[in-house]
Order: sequence, then structure tokens, then C-alpha cells
Amino acid sequence: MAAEAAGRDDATVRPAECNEMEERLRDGEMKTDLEASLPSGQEDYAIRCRDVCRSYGKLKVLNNLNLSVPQGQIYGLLGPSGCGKTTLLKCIVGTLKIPRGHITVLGKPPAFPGHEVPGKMVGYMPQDLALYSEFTISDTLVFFGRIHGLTSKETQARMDFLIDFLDLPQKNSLVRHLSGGQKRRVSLGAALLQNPELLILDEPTVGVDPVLRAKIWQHLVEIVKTGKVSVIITTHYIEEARQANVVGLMRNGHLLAESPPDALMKQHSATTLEQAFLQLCEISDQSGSKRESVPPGGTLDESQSFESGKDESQPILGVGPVPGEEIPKCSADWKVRARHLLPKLRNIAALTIKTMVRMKRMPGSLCFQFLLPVIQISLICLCVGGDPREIQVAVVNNETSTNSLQQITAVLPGQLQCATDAFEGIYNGEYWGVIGFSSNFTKYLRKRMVERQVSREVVDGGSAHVWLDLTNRQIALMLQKKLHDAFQAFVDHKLGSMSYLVSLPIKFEEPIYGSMNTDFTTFVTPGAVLSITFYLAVGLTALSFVLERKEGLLDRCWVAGVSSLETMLAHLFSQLLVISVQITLLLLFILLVFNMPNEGSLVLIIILIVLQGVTGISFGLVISAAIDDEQSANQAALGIFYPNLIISGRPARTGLSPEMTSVTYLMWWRYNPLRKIWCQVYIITYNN
Ligand SMILES: Nc1ncnc2c1ncn2[C@@H]1O[C@H](COP(=O)(O)OP(=O)(O)OP(=O)(O)O)[C@@H](O)[C@H]1O
Repeated sequence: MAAEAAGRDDATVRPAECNEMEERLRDGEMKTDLEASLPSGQEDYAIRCRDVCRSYGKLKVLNNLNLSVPQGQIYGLLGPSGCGKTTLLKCIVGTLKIPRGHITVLGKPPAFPGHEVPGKMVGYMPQDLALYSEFTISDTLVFFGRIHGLTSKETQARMDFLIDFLDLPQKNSLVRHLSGGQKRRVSLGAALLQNPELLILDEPTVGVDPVLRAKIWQHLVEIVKTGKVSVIITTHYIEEARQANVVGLMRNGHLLAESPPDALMKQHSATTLEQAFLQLCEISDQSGSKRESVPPGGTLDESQSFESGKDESQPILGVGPVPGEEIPKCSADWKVRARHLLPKLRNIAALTIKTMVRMKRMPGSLCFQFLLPVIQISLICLCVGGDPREIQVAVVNNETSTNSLQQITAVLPGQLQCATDAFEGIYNGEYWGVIGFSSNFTKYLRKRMVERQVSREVVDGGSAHVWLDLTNRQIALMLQKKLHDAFQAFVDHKLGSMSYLVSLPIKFEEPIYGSMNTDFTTFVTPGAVLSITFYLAVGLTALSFVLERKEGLLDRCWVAGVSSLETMLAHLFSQLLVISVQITLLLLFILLVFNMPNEGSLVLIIILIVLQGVTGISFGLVISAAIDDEQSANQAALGIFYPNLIISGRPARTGLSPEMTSVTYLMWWRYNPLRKIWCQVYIITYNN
């Protein structure tokens, strides 16, 4: 910073010098110097960016940027924080798409079918750590080794070298226990692992001590000596970039200059790269302000015409696009394209093993995943849906002389002549209902049974009157049923074969499915099992992907050559393993511990629950595709619970099965052009 400030002071006290430089630039003098001093063999480029543009929403980050990284050289990409260096590197490795411009990396555009960029040819160290914190150093390198298709012997040899070279602790050390600097070195090791042809390092020397920093640069210098490896490196320590063969000075989304560091310093008569950079910034600012100060309709004078006819994005000096330069045309036949699309078993296996290793390292989380469904279903079986017991009902019997209030369980005959006490009891929550018998109940009831026509008074007096607290519908319904059954039992007992005279002319036959005495728990449990499986899968999937993306792990795997389809399939397989254990435990509990009746095929039940889990995984993927942070993902997963529960129809009735829903979700995640309206799609495909 001090040097920067000094440089800035230096630059500001010498405006005349700046003007002189500007004029020299205009005359093309410096350009000639620069061209003369450019490294030989620059016609072979490891990376070529032409008129690259990239925005985040309305924020223009890359603005017609041109950059050329010569083959077999180190390219130092320098620039202030926020100027777009990381964005450019992400475009180069293909994790960000560019709406305009061309990028060629090792001869082809990134992600071109059959091209190993992203893949084995490129080693990428992102700015974020992008490491699995539950992994050991060895796990990390073995994981990336698997993805790059290295044999275990090759991985082991590279691991030994890198641990020694990067001065890393024991290979069995957990990444989460390492210091910040050590973690960055592990991240660098992962980028160097497969000896890639192109190394893209985003600030690899941050938090690294000067001795090791020098060692890293020395290593980079050595590996490019063969001419086969090229390096592009960003750094905040501008002076260390003097060891690069070429530096690119970036500002406001475009390159100010691109040149060998010595030539750049010489041309600016600067003793440090930092000074040279500051002078370039000054020139850029002055030319910018001159452009801005042109009055409307006014013309530029000679000194202002420095950049006339030029876009602001054109480099002040350096290797811009050569006029007439052709963008290489690449083509791939259908076989290569098909192979490019097909998921690789090797990558799926590497990712699945990775998830297994992570689970093993997080036994608490694994227990949570296995035991939570069992705990939930046990609570449901124990606490929800059992037949209500010890329901207090008051009976007011005006037929007997006794004047007492009797609390009863369910419907037992009792006596209560004081109706006021009974109603008071209901208001106070002591009783769920009152059954009242008039003083002539028996007489009138008999009259109702034997006489063909009776008065209204007889009908009324011969009926038992029931007042219920209907605030709990479940209990009230049960009371109604019990009263009904009690009356039926009474008339059967008293009238025998004549009981039909006072019975309802409705006969409930043996049910087709279920039994007459199905309790509420039996009804609730299957739904609970399905919803528990679904929501756990939604939550775990959404969270896992959102976190991996946030920590840069998804991007890193992608640059290593893993496709999103492979990521998805690997997650599906590992999650299916978890679901299998969950289902086994759930079924053991509900069938053997809680003795839930099962009239159907156990195989079909298992298939249905697995499909429900797959639907949950798919919906979790939809959430993770639409949402960027874990808090919002949690909220979405929670928020969808009730809408889903309430508007879910029966898939069989609508012709939509869980597997169809899953396919819809999976397709949606893979090709989600309209991520923002996932909610509508979800409702349309599943809930109607
Ligand atoms: N995902 C994103 N969404 C919106 N804006 C972003 C995103 N990523 C980066 N930006 C913005 O783009 C600009 C360039 O960011 P970038 O990370 O490329 O800068 P940088 O030069 O690498 O900075 P630094 O040296 O600090 O890492 C910044 O203004 C940043 O806020």
C-alpha cells in the first residue's frame, strides 16, 4: 500500500511526463518498442480472448476485453480489486458463459465437445478455498486424482511430491484443522496434481509466507521451461509478477496494457511494476476525463484525440487483436458430441465415494439422517391418531329422582338433573358434551316405537338430546359414532328382531379396503412416512448443493471435468443409499414395533417410498438451482411444506406418478432456462 501510495504521488506530480507518454503512445513509438520486446513464439497462444464481454445483471464487468496468453509462459494478470480478474478466469475455464466475444483455450473454446478444458488439461485454483473441510489432505488429492483418471500409484507419487514441495502437514490432517495459508497450499496442490498443460491460479500466494511464495514462483518458472505448460496467475503482490513472462494490467473490465514486465517498466521509466501500473491508470483516467469534458457538439483538439476512434476498452499499449486475426473454427463429429454428453462412470464413482467419505467423517449428521425419520414416525405413532380416551361427558337424566352430576368415560348412563351445571362444565372445558334425557323419555320412546303416528312432543321427549363441544372435530365425530353405536346396541338388546323399527335404514357392509375399526394412527402413518422421506430428501439435497456451490466446490469439480449430469447422478446414488437405510428403519419400526397392519405388497410399498425420496431429491435440486444461499434454501424447503401437503393430490388419480414428477424435476435442474418460475412448475406437475 505504501508503495502504491508513493507511486500515486510520484505519478500525480508529473503530469507533464504523462502527457509526454500519451503523445509517445499516440505516435505509436511505444507500441513499436513493445512489439520488439514481446516474447518469441507468441503466435502460439494458450489462451486468446477477443472482445469478451460479461455482465452481472446491469453491472458490466468485462468490457470488450482482449487478452493473449502465450504458450509456455507465465502470464501475470494484475489489477485492482473488483476490476473483473476472477470473472475473466471463470469465463476462461468455462464456468461463466460469455454473451459476446470469443475465448480460445488450448486451441478450442472452453467446454467444446471433446476438449479437456474444463478437464484434465487445466489446473484451476479458485480464489475461494473450494475444499471439502471434512476431507484430509490425502482424501482431497485422491478425489481430484480419481476425477482426472490418475492411477493410485500416480496420485500417490504426486501427493508425496506436493506435500514436500508445498510444505504441507501430514497427509492425514483434516483440511478443517489447517491454517488459512495451509488450506490455500492444499488448494494449489489440487490444481497442480495432474500436471496440467494450463494452470489458472487465482491469487495462489495470498496468506503464504515469502519463502514459500518464492518457491511457488520458482516452481512455476521451472514448469513453463518445457514450453508445454502455460500459467495465468492473478496476484495482489504486483511486484512478484515481475517473474512472469507477460503481465496484463487490467482496470474497469479491460486491459490497460499487456507486455513483458521489464519492457513495461522501461517504457514508463518506472523502477517498479506498481509505478508503471499507476502511470497507466493516470493516463487512462486523464484520457477518460478528457473524453468526458468534451462539450456537447464540441470537437476534440489534437491532444485529446489520443484515443479518438478507439473504444475505452482498447489497451493503451500491448497486444490487442491483430487486424485480420481469425477466430479458429472448431468442429466435432456426432460421436465426440455424444461422448461429451454421456456421463462418465469414473466421475460418478469419484463423486459418490466423496459423499460416502464425507458422511463417514460426519457421524453426527449421518445419525441425524438415519434416526430422524424413525424418531418422527415413533412420535406420530405414539402421540397422533390414537383413539381418544377418558372423554368426559355429562349426562342430565330427568327421568330419575337422583340429582347428582356424574362424569363418565365415553357414553355411560349417568344422571344429572341440573342442566345448568352440565353446560357450565362444557364452558369450563370439563366435559366434551352433555346428553340430556327428558322426564318422560322411556314412555315417549316406547310410544314412538309402537304407535304409527305420534305428536311432536312425543318425538322430542323420546329422543336423547346431545350438545357437543365441536371445537375438536375428531373427538366430536368419535362421540357421535359412539352414541350411535350405543343406541343401536340398546335397541338391539331391548327389541331384538323388532329393532329395525327404530334403526336407520342404512347398513354398512364389510369395507372393500381397510377395516371397520381402522384407527387414526393407521390412517396417518403411511402419509407421514412418505412426507418424512420426501422432506428429508428435499432439505438435504437443496442444502448440500447450495453449500457446495457457495463454497466454490461445484465450480471446482466442474473445471476438473465433472458435468452437472454426473454430479446429479452421483448425488442421486448416494442419497438413495441413505434413503434405503431410512426406509429399512422406518418399516421395521412401523411394522414390527408399532404393529401397523399391512395388507398390500411390501415390495410395492418400498418402491413407492423410494420414488417419493427420488421426487424429494429432484425437488431439492430445483430449489438449489433457483436459490443461492442456504438460508433462503431452508426457507423455501420449509415454506413449501404446507402448500405441498395441502394441495398435493393423489398422483394415481391425476395420472402423474412420483417417478414422472422426479423426471420433470431432474430435467428441470439439468436444463432450467426459467429457474425463477420453478414454483409454478412444481405446482403444475405434482400438486394438481
Ligand atoms: N456473482 C456475482 N454477482 C454479481 N456481481 C458479481 C458477482 N461476482 C462478482 N461480481 C462483481 O463483479 C465485479 C468484478 O468481480 P471479480 O471477482 O471478478 O473482481 P476481481 O478483480 O477478481 O477482484 P478481487 O481481486 O478482489 O478478487 C465486482 O464488482 C463484483 O462485485
